[in-house]
Amino acid sequence: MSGATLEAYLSSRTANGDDIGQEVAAVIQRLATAALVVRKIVNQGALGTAFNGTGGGTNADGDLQKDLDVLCDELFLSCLQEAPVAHYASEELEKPALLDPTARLAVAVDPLDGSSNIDGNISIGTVFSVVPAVKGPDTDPAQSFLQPGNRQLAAGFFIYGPQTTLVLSLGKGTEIFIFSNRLGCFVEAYKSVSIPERTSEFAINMSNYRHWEEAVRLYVDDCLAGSEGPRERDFNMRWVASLVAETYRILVRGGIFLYPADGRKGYHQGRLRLVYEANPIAFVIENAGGAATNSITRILDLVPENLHQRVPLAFGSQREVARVARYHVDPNMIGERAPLFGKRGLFRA
Ligand SMILES: O=P(O)(O)OC[C@H]1O[C@](O)(COP(=O)(O)O)[C@@H](O)[C@@H]1O
Ligand SMILES: [Mg+2]
Ligand SMILES: [Mg+2]
Repeated sequence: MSGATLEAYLSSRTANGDDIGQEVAAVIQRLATAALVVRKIVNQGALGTAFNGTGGGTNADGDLQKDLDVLCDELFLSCLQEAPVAHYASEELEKPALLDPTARLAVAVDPLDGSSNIDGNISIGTVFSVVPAVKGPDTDPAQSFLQPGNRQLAAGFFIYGPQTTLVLSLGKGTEIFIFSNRLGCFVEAYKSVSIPERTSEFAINMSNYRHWEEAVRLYVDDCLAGSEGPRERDFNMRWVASLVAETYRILVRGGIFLYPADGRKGYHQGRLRLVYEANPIAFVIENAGGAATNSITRILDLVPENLHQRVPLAFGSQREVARVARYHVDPNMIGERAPLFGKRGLFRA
């Protein structure tokens, strides 16, 4: 690896003396410090036995927490206590924590993403979103996190996988840093990642097929029909069940990810959280030339109604995300599916 270190990259991006930029840079450095502690824990082994015991409780969403989730939450919170952060919100906390009341930033974190993969030795990660803190004498810290995602100043995620990786966007472009054992720090590996506009790879949990609405089923049916169907080309499928790993793959080789709403109890707005997952992922994806929607509307324009709100999520290569929206809004995509669809230009991407 020969790219800039994370530190050098951050100082080059704040070289114009932009104060808030320097504060954001300080936050990213603290997040990186916490991530390296998580990396150590993850690398020490036997996570299933050590962290998957009976100590886990239930988080604000009612998910069963594993101990590593809670430990990561505590770690990120304590690292951010030494950063210019006023409010800290976490998937694992019911309410945001108040840190430095004089600071201008707020940070939302999914401390451990992909937690069902912990004991499977499959990539897991931490997702983060940095926003301007909303403050006032009687303002609830939660207000900081109820801003639309288009107000994010920075967002990204760490992956604890074969490589420890940081994917980061400060707004213009998305960069990928990999932890270098030799240098003992994150080093830039991919500059300004660009997601291919067109793709033939989709990611969705197919076991939920019967619970999806028709638009999603038809979209997937058409991918599965491959070269004999309306898409006239074969598609490949991936499902890691780890949002961070899935996003990374899409950043480096394109694709589309879907976690739609479905008919199961608790899944009527999908599974993923707007504040902790969809917003930061959408920020990173858009800044790499991709798109992210709730199937129809741009994620970054949604105004969160509550901290732990879930949202259907579709993101990745632009043309494919736009196509998913057409299945939801254009009756031609659903109503006029003739047996000869393969001959019709209408359905071609
Ligand atoms: O097990 P499912 O329903 O396929 O869901 C997998 C999805 O859930 C998540 O694990 C949710 O995140 P958490 O692990 O932070 O709860 C995503 O990483 C992943 O995309
Ligand atoms: Mg998650
Ligand atoms: Mg989580």
